[in-house]
Amino acid sequence: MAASLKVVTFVTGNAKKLDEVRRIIGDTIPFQSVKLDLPELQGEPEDISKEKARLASRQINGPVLVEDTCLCFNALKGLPGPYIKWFLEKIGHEGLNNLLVAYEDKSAYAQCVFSLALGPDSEPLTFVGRTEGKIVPPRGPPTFGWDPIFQPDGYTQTYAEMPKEEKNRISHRGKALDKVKAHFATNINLID
Ligand SMILES: O=P(O)(O)OP(=O)(O)OP(=O)(O)OC[C@H]1O[C@@H](n2cnc3c(O)ncnc32)[C@H](O)[C@@H]1O
Ligand SMILES: [Mg+2]
Repeated sequence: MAASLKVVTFVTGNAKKLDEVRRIIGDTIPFQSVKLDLPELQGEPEDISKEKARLASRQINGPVLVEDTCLCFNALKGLPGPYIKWFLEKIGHEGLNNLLVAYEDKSAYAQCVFSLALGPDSEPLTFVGRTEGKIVPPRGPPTFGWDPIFQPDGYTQTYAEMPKEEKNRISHRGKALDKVKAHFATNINLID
């Protein structure tokens, strides 16, 4: 049975994320945002994202969308993964490159897991988007997280060097949101 909702609240403490989500969603989903600092949880990416949605939905007391982002180095078996925020804060772009000096394999993937919780008591649904690439010395404006050190496969530019529209078209976030949009188009009744 299709669920009905008026508006979904995207909950994040990260203004850059919000900006990308807003641009990618456009007017396809009735959307508002709330800035909340949700806890940094541990575990598997999908479980972290679902738990974030449960916590956010309890606070908002309504339908929420959240996402958790990972940057996974293949040589390090997927680490830093969901812990990238702390790694980035503590050791920066150079330190992240240095983690891979002992390895020939610089490949990595960026992953976003969105979770949609229709209410505090409903089981969140997840939508995963992944973009493969490699870790490189920083290039481009350091405006958003690890964008300067991630070069997607098939491109000579890092995420930071690309026009925003191009990043959003091929990014982990763009791919996950394509799935969210498809879910809304087929499973959600929008009410006024
Ligand atoms: O409130 P939330 O939504 O959790 O926002 P956050 O900033 O804490 O975000 P995460 O927990 O998902 O941690 C992901 C880290 O990766 C960074 N990040 C997320 N998406 C990114 C992207 O597309 N490009 C570069 N850095 C990104 C972000 O700034 C964080 O440092
Ligand atoms: Mg976070």
